[in-house]
Amino acid sequence: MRIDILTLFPNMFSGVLGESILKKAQEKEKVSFQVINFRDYADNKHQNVDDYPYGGGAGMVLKPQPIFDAVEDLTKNSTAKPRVILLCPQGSKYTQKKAEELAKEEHLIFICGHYEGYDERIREHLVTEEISIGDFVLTGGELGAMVIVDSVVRLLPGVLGNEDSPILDSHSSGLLEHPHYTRPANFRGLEVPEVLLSGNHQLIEQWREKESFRRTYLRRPDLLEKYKLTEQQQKWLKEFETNE
Ligand SMILES: C[S@@+](CC[C@H](N)C(=O)[O-])C[C@H]1O[C@@H](n2cnc3c(N)ncnc32)[C@H](O)[C@@H]1O
Repeated sequence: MRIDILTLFPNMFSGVLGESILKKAQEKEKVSFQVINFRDYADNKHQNVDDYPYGGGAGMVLKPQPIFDAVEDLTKNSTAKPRVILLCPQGSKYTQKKAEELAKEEHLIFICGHYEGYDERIREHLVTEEISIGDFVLTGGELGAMVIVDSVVRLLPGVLGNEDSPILDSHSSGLLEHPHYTRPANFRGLEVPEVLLSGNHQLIEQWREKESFRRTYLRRPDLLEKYKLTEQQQKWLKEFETNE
């Protein structure tokens, strides 16, 4: 996968892209990153990328020219039609489903905004979609792009080791993941559930499925509204409604 990030603050990315899974994914040639300062594309003498809003009002607005030119330049030599994503608190809310969808693409371009926002023509005529990472406002789109890039790249085949499979992660199946325990079996008198020490893989699997369902019921009942319950889960639901 090829990922291009357009930003006014490229240095923000060096830590995130140079560590952990994102670093390993590049070493394994599963992904390549380019972080580009779109100020370099500004066609005016002072390399201004923003200007006052027409009609007056607070804040500066990102001009269309540098961003259009940067995206067109990156698209020119692309083997696949890139998906151009605008980071924006007004966009559709980011989810694991969207991460899975983006992980199938060959080329992603992220545009990180700053200041008051973008000239509307960027939204209307340049981008494929606008994504928000939540109902709050950040100073710029960089942290949002990092969140999306991290969650997408870890889904690319061969990026995570087998022991770290993303399939069981929270939100992948529609439920939250079950609780985990590790050694020691007794920590300050706090014991690990006995079934996990039993060596009986079938019982352990059943316990995990039930605890994953219980956790979702208790913490995120909204997720169950869209979830198609199995017969077993319907029984658990009745049990939880009576006991929890
Ligand atoms: C200060 S914000 C601008 C907010 C804008 N005035 C508004 O009310 O919609 C500057 C930039 O930060 C980024 N940003 C802020 N909040 C975000 C969010 N929740 N998700 C994704 N990007 C965000 C966007 O790139 C945005 O253009």
